[in-house]
Amino acid sequence: MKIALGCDHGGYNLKKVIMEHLEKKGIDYKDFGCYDTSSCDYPDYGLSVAEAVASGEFDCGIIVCGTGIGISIAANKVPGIRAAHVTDTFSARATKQHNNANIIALGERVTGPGLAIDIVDAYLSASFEGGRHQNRIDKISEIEKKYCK
Ligand SMILES: O=C(CO)[C@H](O)[C@H](O)[C@H](O)COP(=O)(O)O
Repeated sequence: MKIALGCDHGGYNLKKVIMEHLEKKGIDYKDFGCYDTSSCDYPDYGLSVAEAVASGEFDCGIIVCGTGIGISIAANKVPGIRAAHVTDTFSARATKQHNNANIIALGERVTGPGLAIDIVDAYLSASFEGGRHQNRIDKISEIEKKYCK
């Protein structure tokens, strides 16, 4: 499994915690920045990770900003991306099982490091269930095709 990681300055410290966790678990990742806590713009990093995941080179992405909201909005503008902003383990698991989310977004100013790690583990260990959920994802793709030309 190969994961694309990204953040803005508001998510930099939580991204570091997540990277350390992935290293301990032996999970491969690439960090698309930012690389310090200097003020920067979350759309730049949401875009880099979303494009990396949409290209098929990465299995999924994890993005972090202050709330997780801005960076997920940006990532979701890239066709083929289903970025889920998550603050609890139930949703982290369900968004893989039901939405086949290919990115999760976390907020460093909202979610503490312990819960964030549990959220990452819940997401990474879950599997897409297909069936009726695939039909719904297909409908999301149809919306994308209608408006992203
Ligand atoms: O985009 C956000 C909110 O959805 C992120 O939390 C950003 O990290 C935040 O807006 C950055 O705010 P700052 O005052 O520039 O640190």
